Amino acid sequence: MARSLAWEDGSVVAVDQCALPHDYRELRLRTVDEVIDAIKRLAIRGAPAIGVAGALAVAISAELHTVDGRCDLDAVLADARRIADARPTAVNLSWAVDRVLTRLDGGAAAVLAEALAILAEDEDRNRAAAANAAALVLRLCERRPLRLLTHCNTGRLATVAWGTALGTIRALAEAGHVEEVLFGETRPLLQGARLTAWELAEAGIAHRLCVDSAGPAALAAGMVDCVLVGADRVCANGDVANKIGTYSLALAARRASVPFVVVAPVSTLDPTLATGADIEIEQRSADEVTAFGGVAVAPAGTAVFNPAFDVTPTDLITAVVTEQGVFG
Ligand SMILES: CSC[C@@H](O)[C@@H](O)C(=O)COP(=O)(O)O
Repeated sequence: MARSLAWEDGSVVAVDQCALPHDYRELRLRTVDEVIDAIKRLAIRGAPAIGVAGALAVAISAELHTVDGRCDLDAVLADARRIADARPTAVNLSWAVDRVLTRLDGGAAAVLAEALAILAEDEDRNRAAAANAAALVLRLCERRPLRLLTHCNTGRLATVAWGTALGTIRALAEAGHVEEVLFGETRPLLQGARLTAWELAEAGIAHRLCVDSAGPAALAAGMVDCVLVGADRVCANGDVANKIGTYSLALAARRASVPFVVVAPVSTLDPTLATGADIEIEQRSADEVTAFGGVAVAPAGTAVFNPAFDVTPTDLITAVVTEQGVFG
């Protein structure tokens, strides 16, 4: 299927997620700073996608800092730190950077080979996780066809191809099991309205957009058979960081006795953090909330709380599903 990220002629080629849904265009990023900028402004976003882009950026750095066959390791390590820090919550970014750094002794070519391996693995891992999750959903839910609720964008745009939670929805839809997908707009940056709506239309899957606060209401009204979301980090105890708004859906799903399933590749698991309390939650700028499409929607100077993610405690999660199986 179409790929959202690629490596061509020494450049990271990525679908520009800031331009959708109005414009489908690709970015060509040739420098470390261009990749960092694309990750920070969410032109490349979604945990697996920023991991792949970060790994390729380290390869760009290793090539740049190699002169007469000798690689300046300190310079590459400094770039790698800046890349890993571009967004702190999704562990896939630091995981991918650390993975390619293990090949630094082999020189720039070895670093690039490792980054390309991460790129190449992504679709198969997503498809395997999605197949595991789809089988679980069919076991958990009796009603056919299914009415599914998702949040943010976890599809091909958030990965290299296929997607995680949205990949599960693709798998279920291909098998003829999906009646409708409901999804929240995902304020403030509208990954649901802009990206998930675009992907579901592209895939020909029936869908309806709602404001974020309508998701819990839909669950309470019996409109949803299963909630499927992705993850940015899964802690050792099973707590999950994901896009802000995930926690309220999990609470509402529990109240309505609806399964709440998290789908993510193994690279999203972080056994080094005991619980969600240890996760660094990215705080983003106030103007994402005080303005909408460049038009102010709050009085100038209004103080803002704008966390990009929240933490859903493990006891609200029916299962975390990866390419290696079902946990929970
Ligand atoms: C397969 S993507 C999983 C998560 O990264 C996704 O649910 C999410 O929270 C994305 O947040 P974003 O801030 O858009 O990068």
